[in-house]
Amino acid sequence: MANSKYEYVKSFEVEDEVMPPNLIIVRIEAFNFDGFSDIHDFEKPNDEKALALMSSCAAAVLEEYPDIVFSYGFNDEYSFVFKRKTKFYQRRASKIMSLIVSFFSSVYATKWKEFFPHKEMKCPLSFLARVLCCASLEVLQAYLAWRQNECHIRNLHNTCLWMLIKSGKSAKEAVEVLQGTQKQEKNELLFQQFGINYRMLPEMFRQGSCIFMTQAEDVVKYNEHGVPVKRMRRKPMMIHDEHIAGRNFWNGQQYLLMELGAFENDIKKIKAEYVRSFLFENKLMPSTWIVIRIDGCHFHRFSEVHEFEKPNDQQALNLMNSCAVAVLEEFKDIVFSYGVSDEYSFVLNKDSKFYQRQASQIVSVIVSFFSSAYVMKWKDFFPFKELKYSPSFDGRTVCYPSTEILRDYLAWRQVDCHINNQYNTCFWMLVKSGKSKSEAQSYLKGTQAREKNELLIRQFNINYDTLPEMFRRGSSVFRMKGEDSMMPENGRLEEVKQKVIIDHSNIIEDSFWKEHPSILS
Ligand SMILES: Nc1nc2c(ncn2[C@@H]2O[C@H](COP(=O)(O)OP(=O)(O)OP(=O)(O)O)[C@@H](O)[C@H]2O)c(=O)[nH]1
Ligand SMILES: [Mg+2]
Ligand SMILES: [Mg+2]
Repeated sequence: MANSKYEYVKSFEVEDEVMPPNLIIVRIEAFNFDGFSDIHDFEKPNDEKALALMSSCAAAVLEEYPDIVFSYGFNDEYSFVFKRKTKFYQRRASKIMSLIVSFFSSVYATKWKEFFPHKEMKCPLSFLARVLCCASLEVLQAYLAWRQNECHIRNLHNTCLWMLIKSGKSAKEAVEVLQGTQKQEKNELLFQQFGINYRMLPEMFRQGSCIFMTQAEDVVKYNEHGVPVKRMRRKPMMIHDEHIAGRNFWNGQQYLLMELGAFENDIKKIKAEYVRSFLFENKLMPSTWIVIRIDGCHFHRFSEVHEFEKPNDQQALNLMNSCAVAVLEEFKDIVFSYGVSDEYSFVLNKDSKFYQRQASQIVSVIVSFFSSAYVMKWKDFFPFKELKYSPSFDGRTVCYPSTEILRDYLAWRQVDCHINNQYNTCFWMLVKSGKSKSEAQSYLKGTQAREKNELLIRQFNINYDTLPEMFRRGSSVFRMKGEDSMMPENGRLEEVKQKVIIDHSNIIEDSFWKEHPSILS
């Protein structure tokens, strides 16, 4: 379709391919899980149902993305390891990471009622995610050893902490008791004070869970004689093992040997420089506007399956807008957002210190919050339509060095909205009037905006300019300062009352920005 003069803003997008032979891991970890587990009365220190839900989501990720061959998780985190030769989305880090964290969050919200049928999910759960590159199998081995060690340390600590709290100590007292204690002392405390042999606690708590795909025989149907017809099918399998980074465990799994390779030695000590590399995070350039753009994955199919109205489904767009409102209410650093079709762009202030400007944290927390909200709000917008599968969104960050370029970015998106909507309106009117899709396509080929408008008027008596603003211009979501927001009370500046609103103005022209000078100030 036609280009616009704003399209140059695409050149600010940076490449982030993970070069071979690096192995790719994506680790996700719930954001503010303590708060979430308090709100939902999870059992402490381990809630079996919550853990089972996490594992079930991880298994869904493995089924959805065949390039992931192994995953390991405990508590509120999961790591996903890709096969050595993966070409998944050209190995683009942000794309891969955002899709996985989005899908995981969306599945979490979808499956919630399966695991907690009598408990409502009260708020979206978002996850922080990052991509880790392992230059060799040895580094991957160190990574797994590191995470499993972390699982052990945290679980031992939490088990002690919660036994102390349950026995009457305050949280502060319990922390003091445990301060500086070593593993051995914690084991003894559990045994002597509470009669608990730590080694007898469930493996899932102590060792975490591994999930990987295996070939299993499945009954697909029964033939006319009632004999089962079986097929081999990939199936996720969960196992627990004390040393997932040990040769014994790893080299015993044919599938892992084939896709990743064998571990040569057992690890005695995890190298500090490896751990440092696992913790490293890229930061975005200071004093630049940050845009996080998310886009529905395969929404062409998603909208077909859910029978969205063509070319615009009012409710589907309202749902997107409602999720954007929730995002702005949750993350105060976002000053503006603009959405059209299956995408949304969120703008962070130039001087924002949101997640220390760490790109993957910023993208993941926003895209996963959005995905979770999308699933949770679905029934509010489609009370009579079942959500047939969990949707996912990809996300990326782009930095723009000036307000002018940021505005060109937003203009680019709105011009895109206009061009697509005008084309789609004509296309679907032609199809609805009896033309085949390819006839409609060739009919519109090379036509200019004016010709399309004339076509709509002449053939269908539609004045394009009277179609709903939301379809023609997309939606902006931002905070509107309240009337009395500037009144200092008792000499102190009270928290400014701000309402998040949805608007369908022209954001290309200056007038919108003059009317709302505070947004980009
Ligand atoms: N019927 C209908 N379809 C919509 C609506 N909004 C978005 N879509 C569909 O979603 C697609 C979004 O375009 P893209 O994001 O470029 O395509 P995609 O299928 O999501 O593919 P990727 O983004 O590359 O994964 C459109 O082409 C439509 O098919 C809607 O309101 N109604
Ligand atoms: Mg899309
Ligand atoms: Mg799109």
